[in-house]
Amino acid sequence: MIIDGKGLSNHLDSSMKAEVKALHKVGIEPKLVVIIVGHDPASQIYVRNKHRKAIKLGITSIIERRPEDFTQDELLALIDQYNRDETVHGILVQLPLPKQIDETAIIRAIAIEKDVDGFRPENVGKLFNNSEGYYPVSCTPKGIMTMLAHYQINPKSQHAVIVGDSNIVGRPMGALLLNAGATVTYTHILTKDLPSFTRTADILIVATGVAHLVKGTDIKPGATVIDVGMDRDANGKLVGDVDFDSAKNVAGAITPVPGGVGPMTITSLMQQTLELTKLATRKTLEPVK
Ligand SMILES: NC(=O)C1=CN([C@@H]2O[C@H](COP(=O)(O)OP(=O)(O)OC[C@H]3O[C@@H](n4cnc5c(N)ncnc54)[C@H](OP(=O)(O)O)[C@@H]3O)[C@@H](O)[C@H]2O)C=CC1
Ligand SMILES: Nc1nc(=O)c2c([nH]1)NC[C@@H]1CN(c3ccc(C(=O)N[C@@H](CCC(=O)O)C(=O)O)cc3)C=[N+]21
Ligand SMILES: [Mg+2]
Repeated sequence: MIIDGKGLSNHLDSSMKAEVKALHKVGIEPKLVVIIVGHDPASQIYVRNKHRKAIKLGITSIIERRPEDFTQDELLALIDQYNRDETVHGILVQLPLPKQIDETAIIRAIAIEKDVDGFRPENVGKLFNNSEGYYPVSCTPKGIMTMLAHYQINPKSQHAVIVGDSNIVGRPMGALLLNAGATVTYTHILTKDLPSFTRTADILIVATGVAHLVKGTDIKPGATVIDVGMDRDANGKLVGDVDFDSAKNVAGAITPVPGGVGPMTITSLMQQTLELTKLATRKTLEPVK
């Protein structure tokens, strides 16, 4: 089975559209600001596609593009401007950032109520504590959970193996799966004999940025394979971290690239923009007594 992330993402648009419409009716305009410094290729795809989706849903999206040599102080000033802007509900700074900028300092500069990526340590901490209540969570892992739920792939008591340990994908993905009752194995660059781990996965998540790292022979027959990678092959074609052609015959369910995880990341971003908008405007939304 091919998991159709793009189709699911489009399917989820109608309820979000209705929600945006209802907010507009009471004078609330959900607004997201995306800041992109430099020219990371995966970020370029993301910025283009999420702007399109925002327009489709009626969410106001502002894109701030800055050159590769933009300084940390300039970026902090730009974030501060939007932290103070009450018409803005979400701020997303594209990662990775150029080397002169300290990512940790930038993430911490985003106002907590506008942390639409869920990257601030307070939100990451809540995720790892499996805290109750609403808090934003990294969009890619969140979108993957939505996709698994929709396809009735329940992680409970399953062995989930995560390949890649980034703060954006691998680590929060493991936490979400653990919170959902999976047995989670994290693997990373220092892991010895990676295939010996991937072959034991009921649910395999691959997020490394290494084109075609995982082949069909590295997968347990029937497993669910989630490919996060946005890589280029030798011909410049967009491919994933999984060799789709050999993997699709072994996996029980698999996400394609493109058309799998990417669109669901964008859906999560739009959902979280709406959640943060509602939290920020709660008083306006309460019925007058
Ligand atoms: N579709 C989507 O929505 C999204 C796609 N992406 C794409 O997913 C990929 C991963 O992104 P991201 O997690 O942000 O990337 P990062 O580069 O931040 O993290 C990748 C991680 O994988 C590790 N790694 C690299 N090679 C191996 C290996 N051979 N075995 C095990 N671990 C390895 C890296 O280790 P080390 O740090 O030592 O290099 C690193 O920790 C990229 O292609 C990116 O473009 C990312 C986010 C969203
Ligand atoms: N702060 C931050 N948060 C992120 O979540 C983040 C980031 N920085 N930096 C870059 C990565 C990458 N990323 C993608 C999301 C969607 C697609 C996407 O739309 N993919 C389509 C591509 C289709 C096409 O080719 O247009 C698909 O897979 O079908 C791609 C990449 C989010 N990331
Ligand atoms: Mg790294």
